[in-house]
Amino acid sequence: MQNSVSIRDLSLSFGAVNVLENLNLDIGNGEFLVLLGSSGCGKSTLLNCIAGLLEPTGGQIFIKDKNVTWEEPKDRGIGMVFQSYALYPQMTVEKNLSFGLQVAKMPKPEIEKRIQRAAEILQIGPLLKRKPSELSGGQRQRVAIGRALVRDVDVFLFDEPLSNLDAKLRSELRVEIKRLHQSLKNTMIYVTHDQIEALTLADRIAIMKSGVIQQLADPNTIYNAPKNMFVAGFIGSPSMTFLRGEIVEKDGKPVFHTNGVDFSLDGYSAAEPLQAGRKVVLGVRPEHVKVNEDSAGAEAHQATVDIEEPMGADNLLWLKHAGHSMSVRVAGARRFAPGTAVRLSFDMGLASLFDAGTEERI
Ligand SMILES: Nc1ncnc2c1ncn2[C@@H]1O[C@H](COP(=O)(O)OP(=O)(O)OP(=O)(O)O)[C@@H](O)[C@H]1O
Repeated sequence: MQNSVSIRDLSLSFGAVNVLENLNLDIGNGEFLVLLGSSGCGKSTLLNCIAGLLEPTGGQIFIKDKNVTWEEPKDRGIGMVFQSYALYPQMTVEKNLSFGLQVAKMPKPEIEKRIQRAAEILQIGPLLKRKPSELSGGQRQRVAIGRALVRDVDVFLFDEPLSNLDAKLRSELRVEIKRLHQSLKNTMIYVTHDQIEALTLADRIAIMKSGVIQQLADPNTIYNAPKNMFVAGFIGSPSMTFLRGEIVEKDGKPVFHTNGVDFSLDGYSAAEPLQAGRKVVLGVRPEHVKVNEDSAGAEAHQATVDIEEPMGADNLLWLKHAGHSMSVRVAGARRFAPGTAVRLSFDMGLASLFDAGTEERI
C-alpha cells in the first residue's frame, strides 16, 4: 500500500515538556487510522502537527510523498473537522461551505457543483440557507464535515468530532462517517478517547500513552492480542480482569497458579517458553469465561456471584473467584441471584498472558 501520510522522527516540546519524541508512523492510502488515548497523551498534538497548526521541534511530515513539514495548513491537501465545529456564525451553511473555495478563486459553477454533491452526501440540502445557530449539534457537525468535503482533499483529519453530541446522535454520526469513508475512500486520521469509535471505525488503531504509540494494529488484534497491559486494560468494557500469579510446572506442563488455584494454559500460544517460577499476569475478558451452574462435584474454578448488572441483551456478573473479583458476561436471559455458586471454565486460546515486571505480552 502506498503511504498517504508519513511521519518521520517527529518531536514536539512545549518548553521543557516533550510531548512527542521521535515518533514514526505511516498511514496508507485510503486508510482510516484512529489515534486513541486518554486525555493528555498527545494525540491532538500529533494531529495538529499533521495539519500544520503546530510546528514540530524536530522530524518531518510527508503527505503524498511531499515534504510538508513547513507548509501552510492550506497547502497540505488536508481538511480538518474539529470537536467545536468551527463554523462562521454570521454565514449561512452554503456560505460556510463555499467561503474557502471563493477565497481560492474557484469558478462559481464548480463551487456550486461541489456544494450540491456535499449536501447530497451529508443530507444537508434543506439546511443550506440557515445559519449555524439555527442548527442542532449533529447538523453543525455535518456542515463542518461538508466544509472539508468540498475542498476535495487527500486527507481528512478529525479531532474528536463527536464528543459534543449526545449518545444517540454520536452513534448515528459514527455510522455516517464510516459510510463516508466507504464511499470516498480518502485517507482519514481520527483522534478520539472513545474506544467504541476506535474499534468501529478504524482500519488500524494507534493507541497512545505519554506521546508514545503502544500498539499499531487492526482492531481485532488490538482487542484479542494486546501488546501490553496498558493496551489490554484500555480497550474493552468492562475491562479485562488481571490475575496476578506465577507459572508452575504440573505433569511436565506449565500452568498458571494464583491463590491456590491452577489454570491450565492449554490452547494459549505463548511467544516464548513459559519457565516455572516466572511472575506473570493472566488477562481474561468478560465474554471469554463460561459460567456453569452445576457447581456440584466440580473441583477447580468455583466462584460466587457477588453482583449482577442486567444490561438487556447481556447480563454482567461480578464474581468472586480465588480471592479475585472478576467480571463475566453472559446472555441477558441468564439471571443469577447474588450468592449463587457457579463453576467457571476459561478459553485459554482467547486469554492474554503478560510478564508481571515488564507488563509486555508473552
Ligand atoms: N500549548 C501548550 N502548552 C503547553 N503544554 C501543552 C500545550 N498544548 C498541550 N500541552 C500538553 O501536551 C500534552 C498533550 O496534549 P494533547 O492535547 O495533545 O493531548 P490529547 O491526548 O489530545 O488530550 P485531549 O484529549 O485532552 O485533547 C498534555 O500534557 C498537555 O498538557
